[in-house]
Amino acid sequence: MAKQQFEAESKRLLDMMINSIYSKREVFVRELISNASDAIDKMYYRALTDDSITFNQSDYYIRLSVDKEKRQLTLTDTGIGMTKEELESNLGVIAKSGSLAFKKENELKDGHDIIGQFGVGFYAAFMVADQVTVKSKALGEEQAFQWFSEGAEGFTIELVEKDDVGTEITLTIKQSTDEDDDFDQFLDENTLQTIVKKYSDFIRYPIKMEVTTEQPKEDEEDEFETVVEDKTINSMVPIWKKNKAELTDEDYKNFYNEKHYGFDTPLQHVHVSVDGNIRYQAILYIPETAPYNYYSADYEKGLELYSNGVLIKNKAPELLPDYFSFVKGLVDSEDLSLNISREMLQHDRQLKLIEKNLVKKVKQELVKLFKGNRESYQKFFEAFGRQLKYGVYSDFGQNKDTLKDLLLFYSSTEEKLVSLAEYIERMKDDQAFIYYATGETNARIERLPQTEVVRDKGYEILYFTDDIDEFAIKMLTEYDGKSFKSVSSGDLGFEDEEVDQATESTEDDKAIFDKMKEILKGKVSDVRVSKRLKSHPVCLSNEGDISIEMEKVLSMMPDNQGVQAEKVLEINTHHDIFTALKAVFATDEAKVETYTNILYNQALLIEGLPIEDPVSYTNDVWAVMK
Ligand SMILES: Nc1ncnc2c1ncn2[C@@H]1O[C@H](COP(=O)(O)OP(=O)(O)OP(=O)(O)O)[C@@H](O)[C@H]1O
Repeated sequence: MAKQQFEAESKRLLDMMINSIYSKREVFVRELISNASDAIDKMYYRALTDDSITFNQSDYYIRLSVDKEKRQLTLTDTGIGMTKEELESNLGVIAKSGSLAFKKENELKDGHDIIGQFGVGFYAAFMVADQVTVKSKALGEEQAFQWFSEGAEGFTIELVEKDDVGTEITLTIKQSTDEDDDFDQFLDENTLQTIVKKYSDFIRYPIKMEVTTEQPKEDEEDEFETVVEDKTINSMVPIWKKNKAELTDEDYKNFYNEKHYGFDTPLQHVHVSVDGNIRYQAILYIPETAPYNYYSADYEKGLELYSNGVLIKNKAPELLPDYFSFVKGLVDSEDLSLNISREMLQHDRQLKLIEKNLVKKVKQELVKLFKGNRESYQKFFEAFGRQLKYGVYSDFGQNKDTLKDLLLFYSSTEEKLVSLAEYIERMKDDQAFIYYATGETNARIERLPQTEVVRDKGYEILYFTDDIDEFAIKMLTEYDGKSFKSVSSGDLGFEDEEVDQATESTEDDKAIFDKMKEILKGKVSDVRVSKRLKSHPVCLSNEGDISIEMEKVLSMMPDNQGVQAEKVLEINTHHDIFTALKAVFATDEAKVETYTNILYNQALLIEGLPIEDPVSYTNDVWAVMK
């Protein structure tokens, strides 16, 4: 029989599995049971929605059986099965989701990383077995097929006899080499029971196993007999239907991993049980790290949706607004119809109600996390804060009130992320605005000349380093009655007599500014004396609604419409450079143009804006150096 090759990616992963030194090899049981349970879910759903299929609750189960002599562990399920083509494509190709492709070549060396990050499903079997046989008969098919593989060399598929629909996976367990490589444990009933209890207790179908025990003989004291019992080894009650008081953090964490919601440790979970107009239970998780594709169009938000314990949708996006798209988990409602179609789902009033309530719950959890464990909240915010800021900005700001208390920004005085409420609390008595500065990094903002005078007043400045920050704040307009003000805005919003006197322009100064304005026509709307500069000779400020930072962001958009900020070139009249400028203005008017262009270009550079003509700029600099 011809051997078929695995796809290249799959082969590499398989190699890793075979040679795995992953300490938690036992998770292969969880992976196979989870696949079996998914397959039964599909079958169950079909039986409930298709009258031609009769079903019995007792028809659905997963069975583990052990043959110690042959070193075989077999996992049987009564799920929907796989056709020949499905065996070939589902088990011959891995990482359809692209998760593996995402991992760079060099990151693939360590199997632990892959298992830890993505889980590897079916392939985990190769961590403990050197032969894997999958016999399967798909629903509606006459024939059954067998997939067989001894590892990375490839696999074969052939026709076999199998009466019932479903799948049977047989693992020939590796020989134990030493104590550290104890594979025999996976043929031990007690160990298997412990593993199932640990990872798969909440699977809703019975996981059966014949369990051998020594029991006292009836009527005969001190004598024992071997009894083989067919036992269901999981409790079968889905975790969300259990009483919260009975569950530990560990249970919720295991469930998160079992469900593959993520391979991190969730920062927070919430278990909701509502008995109102619409009854439902939900378990929601706030992850610690963003999935690799979170900020891309590939990411699909949504919660699992169950109708009274039956999975009807893997990802129901209508249960989560975009700004909370990082939330993982499930909703189960006995009031939802099983036959709910996609279109209906979108318009379902019941789902809207659930969504509204979940938003409230998630917000409460986040506030609780912020107040109770700032470090964790900060981790959360570093991963998902950008999404919250998008949330403030999008939909014409209609969700800003829900989100404004969840925002954090880096503070110049506290040197850490702070909330807006904290900023307000610290505001000086004479301070009317919430000041912010924009730039690429905190370090660059720190050095911006425009921040000098605000800093000198002792006012705290929030640093905006995300593209979305200023857009979000413009949408928010105010917090607790205080408006936001950029340190680069034309009017800084405070009077300072000393500064005013010191920066009064003389008639001579005005003549220089007029000349400079003429030279920079079309580039700046004004040239004027600066009230904010201390140690720097020049800077740009802006007037109007579009800031310089916003201009930068907008210019990178695909549909860039050339929107420009109204820029003002500010001159520090106490600086030596201005004295030099005055001198050439009096003696060598031609040089004024060179000086002006240099100063303008330097102001652009400080802002992180491109210079229009770098060659003529460098020529200008060389000219004055000569
Ligand atoms: N017992 C089974 N019955 C029916 N189909 C199965 C069974 N086991 C695996 N499959 C099919 O093989 C596919 C691949 O399984 P695998 O465990 O590798 O990945 P997955 O379950 O899709 O992803 P993940 O395990 O990362 O959630 C499954 O999606 C499913 O279609």
